[in-house]
Amino acid sequence: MAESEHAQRHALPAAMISRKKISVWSILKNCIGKDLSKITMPVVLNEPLSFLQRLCEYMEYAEILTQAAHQDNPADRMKCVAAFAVSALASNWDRLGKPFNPLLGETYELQKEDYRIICEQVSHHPPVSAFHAESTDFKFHGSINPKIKFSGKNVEVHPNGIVTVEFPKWNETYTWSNVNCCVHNIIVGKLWIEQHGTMEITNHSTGHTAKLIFKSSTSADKDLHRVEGFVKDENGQNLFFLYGKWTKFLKCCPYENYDEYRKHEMKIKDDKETTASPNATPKRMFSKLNSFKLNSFRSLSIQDHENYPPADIDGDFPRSDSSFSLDIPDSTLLWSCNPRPENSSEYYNFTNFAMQLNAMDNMKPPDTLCPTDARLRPDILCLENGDLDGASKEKTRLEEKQRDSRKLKKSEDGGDFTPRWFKKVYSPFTKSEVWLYSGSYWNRDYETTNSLF
Ligand SMILES: CC(C)CCC[C@@H](C)[C@H]1CC[C@H]2[C@@H]3CC=C4C[C@@H](O)CC[C@]4(C)[C@H]3CC[C@]12C
Repeated sequence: MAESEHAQRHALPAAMISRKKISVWSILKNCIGKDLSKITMPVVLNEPLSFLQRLCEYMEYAEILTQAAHQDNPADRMKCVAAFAVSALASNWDRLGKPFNPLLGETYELQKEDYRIICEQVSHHPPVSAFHAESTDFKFHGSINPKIKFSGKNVEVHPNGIVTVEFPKWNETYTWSNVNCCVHNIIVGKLWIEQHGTMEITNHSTGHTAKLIFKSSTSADKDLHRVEGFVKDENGQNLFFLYGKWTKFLKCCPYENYDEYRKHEMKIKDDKETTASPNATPKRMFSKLNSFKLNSFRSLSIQDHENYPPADIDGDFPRSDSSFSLDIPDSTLLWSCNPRPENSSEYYNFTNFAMQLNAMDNMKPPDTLCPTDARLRPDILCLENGDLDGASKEKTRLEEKQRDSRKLKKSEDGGDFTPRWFKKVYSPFTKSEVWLYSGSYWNRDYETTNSLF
């Protein structure tokens, strides 16, 4: 489709403006316990993307879904779906800018060689963004209502909502919810981002599941960014062990290999500790207890030694995440993360994929681009061009315009906003209301769509 005809962007028009002089704490200290979507933050804390564009970043490794659709058995398909679900979060690593809140009715589209996606802001209070991606092999859709709470030291993000993958060829539907995200060190120290919690993917047609745990690293450095879990069949029998880091890779091995490896590792650890036990300190005993929990274990791979000892702790910032790795025999690599562009740190830590999201190529409203598309938001464009004052003026203007037009609509027909491209329906799979694409966006009939900007 469109992408290949256009040159890739290797940089944004202007480098980001340093936040060094700004204390995030001074802005947020009055906001403890509040919903951050209701707080006006200075645009210097933003990144030049709308949250709708940010959602499209779930698609960076869409080829894994195509791969999944081409697997002949449901366990292999589940492995790939799990890898896709983890890969979808990789771009969040080190991304500490706040995306712009989408305006009600704002849209964003993206057409790549092998799929296309359309997003719409379908509700303002609470903020809900719906998306629908499709290709010849899969559909991927859902809606996200991010709840962003500031709890003192951290910002906790709950990306409420369910996402769905469908493979028409297999008549299969998979659903899951994304894990929570935590931004650490709001008061002092270096900001850093963590995804933590449990993700349970269900194949509603066959009963296969994948349960993945995104570990919290606040207690153990070696768990930084680590993800582990199992693919199970319809009877709950473990089939595969999945392991890796959401920032780097996901690997997979048969359950039996994991089990054997685990027993072997346990024995080594045990022997070591028994030798040490005559004068065991309470700390050692604790670690022995811990080793029985087998939450995670170190392997003695080459990389380990190269990167050992790990970098020093920088305030409350966990150590380098390359110092511990897992490498179980006969594992296959399901996904590995693309490297960030070299200049990424000057550009909001964007991935190469994110760098393309504001590109206009030859799109022109209303014939070849919907007038509500986020690429046309002047505040985002100002920020992208390094014009902070312009960005903040435009942002205020747009928010006021949105308030006024909502009031006007209420007084004219008492009505609420109806999304143009999505509708709310009941889902038998999740037994809840979901936003489904109502079609026709790609007909490009935008004559009756007014600009929001
Ligand atoms: C300036 C400061 C401290 C606030 C910055 C908050 C930023 C980092 C927050 C605000 C909104 C958050 C996003 C909200 C929802 C999702 C969807 C989820 O599936 C992946 C994480 C992701 C994409 C979050 C990443 C972190 C995020 C971008």
